[in-house]
Amino acid sequence: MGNRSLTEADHALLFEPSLPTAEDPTQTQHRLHPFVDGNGSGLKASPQGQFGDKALTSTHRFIPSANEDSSPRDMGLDPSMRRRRDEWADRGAAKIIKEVVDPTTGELTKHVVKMGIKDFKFGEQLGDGSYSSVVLATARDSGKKYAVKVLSKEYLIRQKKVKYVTVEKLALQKLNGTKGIIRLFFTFQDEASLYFLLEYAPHSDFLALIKKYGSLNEQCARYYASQIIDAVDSLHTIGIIHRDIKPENILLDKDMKVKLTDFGTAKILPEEPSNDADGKPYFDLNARSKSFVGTAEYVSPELLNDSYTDSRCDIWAFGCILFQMVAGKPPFKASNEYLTFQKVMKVQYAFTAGFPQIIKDLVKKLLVKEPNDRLTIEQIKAHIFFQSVNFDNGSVWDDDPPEIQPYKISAEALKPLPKVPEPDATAKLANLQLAYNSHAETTPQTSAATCQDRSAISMTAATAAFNKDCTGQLKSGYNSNAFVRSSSSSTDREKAHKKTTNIHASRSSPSITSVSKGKEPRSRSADNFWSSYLKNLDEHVLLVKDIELSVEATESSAVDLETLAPDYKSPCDIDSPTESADKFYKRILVITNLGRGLIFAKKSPKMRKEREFELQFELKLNQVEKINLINDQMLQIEGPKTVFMACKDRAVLIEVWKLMKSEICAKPKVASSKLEHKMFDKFISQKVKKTKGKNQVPHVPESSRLVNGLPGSCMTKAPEGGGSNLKRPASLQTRSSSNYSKLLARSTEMRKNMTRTNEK
Ligand SMILES: Nc1ncnc2c1ncn2[C@@H]1O[C@H](COP(=O)(O)OP(=O)(O)OP(=O)(O)O)[C@@H](O)[C@H]1O
Repeated sequence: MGNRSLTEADHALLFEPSLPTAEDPTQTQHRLHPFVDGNGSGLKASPQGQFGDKALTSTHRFIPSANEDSSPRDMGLDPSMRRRRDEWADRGAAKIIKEVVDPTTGELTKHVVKMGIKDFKFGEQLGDGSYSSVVLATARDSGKKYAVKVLSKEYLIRQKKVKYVTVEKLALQKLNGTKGIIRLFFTFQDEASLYFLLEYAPHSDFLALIKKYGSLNEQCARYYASQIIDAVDSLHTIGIIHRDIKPENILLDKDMKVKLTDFGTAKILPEEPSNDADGKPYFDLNARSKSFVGTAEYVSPELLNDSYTDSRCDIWAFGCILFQMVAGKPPFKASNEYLTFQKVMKVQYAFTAGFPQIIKDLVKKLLVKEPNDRLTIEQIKAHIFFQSVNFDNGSVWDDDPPEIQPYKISAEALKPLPKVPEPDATAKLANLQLAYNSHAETTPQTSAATCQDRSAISMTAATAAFNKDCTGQLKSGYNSNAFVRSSSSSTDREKAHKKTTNIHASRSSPSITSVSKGKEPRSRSADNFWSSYLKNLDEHVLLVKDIELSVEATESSAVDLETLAPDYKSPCDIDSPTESADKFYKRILVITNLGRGLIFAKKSPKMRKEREFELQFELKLNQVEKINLINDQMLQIEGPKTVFMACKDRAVLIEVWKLMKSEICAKPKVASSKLEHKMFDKFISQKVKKTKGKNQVPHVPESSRLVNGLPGSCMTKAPEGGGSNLKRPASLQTRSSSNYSKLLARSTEMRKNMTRTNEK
């Protein structure tokens, strides 16, 4: 253990045993009081933070063994060592003032008692940190359970971490008794180690909770987020910045309530002269600190960009955790710390599909690069997400936790936030809605074109609505005038009508390709047609296809999703399925001329509980009754049952929306988009013929992406002669093309059935 190398001077650098600063609620008969407060100042901490610093192994520390008892230990010790141990038992013990009430007289008497390692039975290891181990300890006298953080003196000195221990102790002493902060009862030491006797949090930490459930629903997120932010508020009020808030450092106590821990890298602010009349302590929470501390995924951009932090780093971390509660993963995560830092510096993160609007709005206002623009704690507490929470009457801490449930997408969660738009726009929206409703009421049996027109109006409105963010600001790059125009003038309505009728016409005739740019390709071969089609159209849905990919048992769904839908981000990062994908998913493929495939899956009874929310989609075009554009990532499709369809790309979503709308409008006729389907199938079958024997299956070519101005698209030219350099998706590469032909035949059969149903 190397503890012999410690000199008296070393011991002196480390803190003296001390007593707590607040009452132990678990002690009914006697209370523990502060006695001595040692301070280990004098050593400088390493300027480097604790990134990747998990180097301390248990060999560096003395971890008391389970049920350690003094007698067996004595047996192997030589007399000098035994003497030294006994010396330390006395010297290193905490001095506790015990208040004992005499049961007969009722008189309160105080006794000073010493408590140290011999007073506890040590049990299982609860956790391991960068410079400590935490073990369960049971008080021999009362049987009460504690968590004891054990730190090796030698390691602390060698690694220049003494300052962290001192800070942790000071911070916990200052915070003792504060709601939401783990309690430090007292500290003691022996020759080799320092011990923090902490309140035991039996329900592990918040990371474990999120992992267990995959995510948390809004109610749980609200409950825990309100406790976390309230605890952070308390810290800041006391002049302490945590600087390493992360799910692992949020413990859950016996009542499943939040307890912040690990104050080793905290900043204790000096008290500034107060200007307040009531003389309340004042702390400059915006005072900059240069220490590089924290954890990669939760570190704030100002520390990486400008090498400073202040109290607003805790707000940033809170934003990351709030995101994680719903998404199940932190917003900034990459394969290594360097890449994670890159993402943080650029504030590059994406909401998972179906992320509830209300939390999204809050997260957006927290994960803001410029700390001055981040919400303050006061503003966070006033955010609409916490509307039902009373931060003033203690209910945040008194209320029992809700039943823990993972987040599930719901129409309610996806509704745009109530906003206060300019009065003008509100009136216009109301007018538009009115026009739409009355139109719907007076024309129950509408022609396809009229219906399409109606769709166009509604879609324009919806588009305009989601072009606005929750604060009523228009998102840059999108023009809301379309909305204003369509609702304000009849001439414009006519224009809109014409435009959509054109689109509709385009779907029902081979001149479909001329719609977007007015060019009309006259290619004879399907390939040429395809090529021109791709060249001349903006992103367009070509096929919505029900596919059943017999994924090999070993293949993970992540591979599938990535290969088949390279641009589609899975709503919840299906990166570690425990069972093979085909057990869970049935797929619907939406192919666009950008080569995107969107895979949606149906919940299967075998699906693990925590994954349920990801997948709730089954689409049969001919069954679709109604389709609503909920926001820029989500469609609500009503048919035999209501399903949601998520897609990150607005343009694709709108195209799917249009396609479905046209299907609905075309009922009971044969859907106009059948032509496209046929063309697509013809194209595919030709490719299958060509590639037969080469084990190649055609796929909508990546190289054919040519959309103009669509976000995230690339500007590569379509290959001459269509998809001559088509690549087979990796996930299909192990399957023969005859399998693919079977799929094709299935899909054709399916379409025939669909047509038959439509014709009935
Ligand atoms: N009071 C407690 N009750 C139960 N478990 C605890 C308690 N304190 C700590 N733990 C467990 O021990 C782990 C390590 O504790 P802690 O984070 O305080 O150590 P550390 O050395 O400061 O770690 P870090 O590497 O985060 O700095 C925690 O993640 C938790 O699982």
